[in-house]
Amino acid sequence: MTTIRTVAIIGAGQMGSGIAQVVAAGGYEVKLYDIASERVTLALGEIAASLARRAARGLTTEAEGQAALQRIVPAATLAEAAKADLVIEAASEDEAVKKAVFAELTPLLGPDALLASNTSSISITRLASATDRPERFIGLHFMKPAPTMKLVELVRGIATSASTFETAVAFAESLGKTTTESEDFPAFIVNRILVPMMNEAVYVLYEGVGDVASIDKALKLGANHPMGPLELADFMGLDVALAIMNVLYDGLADSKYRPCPLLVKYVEAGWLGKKSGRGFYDYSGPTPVPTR
Ligand SMILES: CC(=O)CC(=O)SCCNC(=O)CCNC(=O)[C@H](O)C(C)(C)COP(=O)(O)OP(=O)(O)OC[C@H]1O[C@@H](n2cnc3c(N)ncnc32)[C@H](O)[C@@H]1OP(=O)(O)O
Ligand SMILES: NC(=O)C1=CN([C@@H]2O[C@H](COP(=O)(O)OP(=O)(O)OC[C@H]3O[C@@H](n4cnc5c(N)ncnc54)[C@H](OP(=O)(O)O)[C@@H]3O)[C@@H](O)[C@H]2O)C=CC1
Repeated sequence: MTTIRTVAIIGAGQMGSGIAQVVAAGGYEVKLYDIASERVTLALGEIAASLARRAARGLTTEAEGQAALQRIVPAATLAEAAKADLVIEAASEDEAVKKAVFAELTPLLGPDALLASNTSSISITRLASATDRPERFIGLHFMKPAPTMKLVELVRGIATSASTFETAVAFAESLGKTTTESEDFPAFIVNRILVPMMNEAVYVLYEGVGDVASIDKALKLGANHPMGPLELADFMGLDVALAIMNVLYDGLADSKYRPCPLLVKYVEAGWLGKKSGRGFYDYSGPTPVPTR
């Protein structure tokens, strides 16, 4: 087992910022890096606001929140971020982007550093092959919102060592999370099941079976889902949902994973969901308004 004290997070988007928050709250020193440095500044603001809300809800104290925030340091370069015991990659869901990050990062790492990817769907074995340490590489898949969701899905690549896996389990548990293990197949367990369900909801909309409000109400009240599938797709990011469908479609070569053309069109329009202000809902006002 490797002793972890300092954790670097690469990518300060929706997931990178949430993971940085959870890891800092778990008592680790955190370095946060993004290709766009202003994303790190925004993330620190979001983390501070989230920690304050959690203190107000009695989930933590203000002092604990402040201490967690102090433990997160922006990294200006990848070389700065690389000085860590564990590096968690949470950059965009694009295999070429992730492999380029790992290729640049690998020569900068200490010999014992562990690497993890928060990928939603991409082969851990293939990502590990872009590094010099496939035995010290693992899928560490947090769910959104990372501070709230209980699960971390662990994915071993073909070369991941038992020691790396044990370290990852202990690390996730030290953050108060529960782990589950998935074999390295497209989209693993959670997204293999969840994202095709969301894609089907987009087909139901596309075919005119129901409108946005009816579809979400149906699943919220009819199946006790906390969010309707279209609300959840907006929350996840429609670009992320489409990327996962494409990994399933390409990786499993089965037409049942065909991304709905309406989902493709929304992403092409830049309607990426909550993060871009418009998806299946319009977020420009105080309450989200269905768009169809
Ligand atoms: C894509 C992948 O690779 C894997 C994935 O992550 S798949 C997605 C997995 N996630 C889900 O399925 C989430 C489904 N939704 C839920 O479970 C719940 O609606 C929820 C946990 C998000 C919120 O439940 P809630 O009862 O409102 O919890 P609450 O304690 O009030 O809020 C928890 C956090 O969620 C945030 N939140 C709640 N609803 C939100 C929304 N519609 N949009 C954005 N944030 C929201 C809250 O602001 C809060 O964050 P802070 O701690 O920073 O304040
Ligand atoms: N959204 C979700 O519900 C979940 C997503 N995930 C996974 O987490 C990862 C991140 O997703 P998410 O946070 O939603 O995506 P976001 O688009 O919110 O964040 C990705 C961030 O990575 C940055 N980035 C892109 N290229 C690089 C690079 N070369 N080096 C450093 N940073 C880079 C992006 O910058 P820029 O915008 O400038 O390109 C952006 O700030 C993906 O693998 C996704 O599949 C996992 C669980 C849930």
